[in-house]
Amino acid sequence: MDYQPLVELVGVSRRYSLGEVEVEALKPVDLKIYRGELLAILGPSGSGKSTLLNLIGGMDVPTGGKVLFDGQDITEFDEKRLTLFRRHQVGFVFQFFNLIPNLTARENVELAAEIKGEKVDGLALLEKVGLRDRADHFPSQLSGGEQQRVAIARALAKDPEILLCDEPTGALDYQTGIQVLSLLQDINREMGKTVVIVTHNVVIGNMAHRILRMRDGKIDSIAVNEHPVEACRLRW
Ligand SMILES: Nc1ncnc2c1ncn2[C@@H]1O[C@H](COP(=O)(O)OP(=O)(O)OP(=O)(O)O)[C@@H](O)[C@H]1O
Repeated sequence: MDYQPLVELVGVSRRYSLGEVEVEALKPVDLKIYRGELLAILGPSGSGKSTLLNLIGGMDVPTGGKVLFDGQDITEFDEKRLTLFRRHQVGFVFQFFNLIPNLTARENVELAAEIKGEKVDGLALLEKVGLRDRADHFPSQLSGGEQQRVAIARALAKDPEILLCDEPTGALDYQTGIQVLSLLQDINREMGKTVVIVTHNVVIGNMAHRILRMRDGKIDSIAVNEHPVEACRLRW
């Protein structure tokens, strides 16, 4: 990992208005995410983890502050440019996979690249996640862990600079969760992708280079983990 920031948040905040009520989901935060790092974002429910992740990936727009991605201020982008940014530069992995049910695993992967206007070898990507032999299966014919691996292959199809994962193991059992985390660790190490994992599970922090803890819409602490462990050694 080098210490060049890929993403930099400067005084970023997010407030939601629900009629009369204002919710301060994120109080002003400063954060740098470095190229090639694996960052874990931990914190209790409602502490602002997903809000932070969505702002990093251009899925949401802050009410204050700037988000610099590769030096460009994405908060200045209009809707069209922001869509292109998300399409080209960010890979998302969600808790419930969000695969298209009537497309096969291979089609789900290849569609992601087509939206970007490119062609990819879906089989090669499925091979990378250990699922080449399930390429012609539909999501309903795959286990949760397999669906999540297809979702990760789909995120990689865009060749993004960063992979943003919101509770990627939240819907999986322990063994399957570990497999998915190992895959994310390999992608970080072998492909050099910057990976951010939002989770409730504090144990997952042990595989990260840095551990960020959220509390009440603020960054409570950021700790460097000098000795990230192999995901396959995590126990909970
Ligand atoms: N679209 C929205 N409209 C109104 N309030 C919102 C919205 N999104 C989030 N919030 C509020 O902002 C706060 C932070 O939510 P957020 O989803 O970021 O927390 P979280 O740490 O990811 O929680 P969880 O672990 O339960 O997913 C919560 O109080 C939530 O209710």
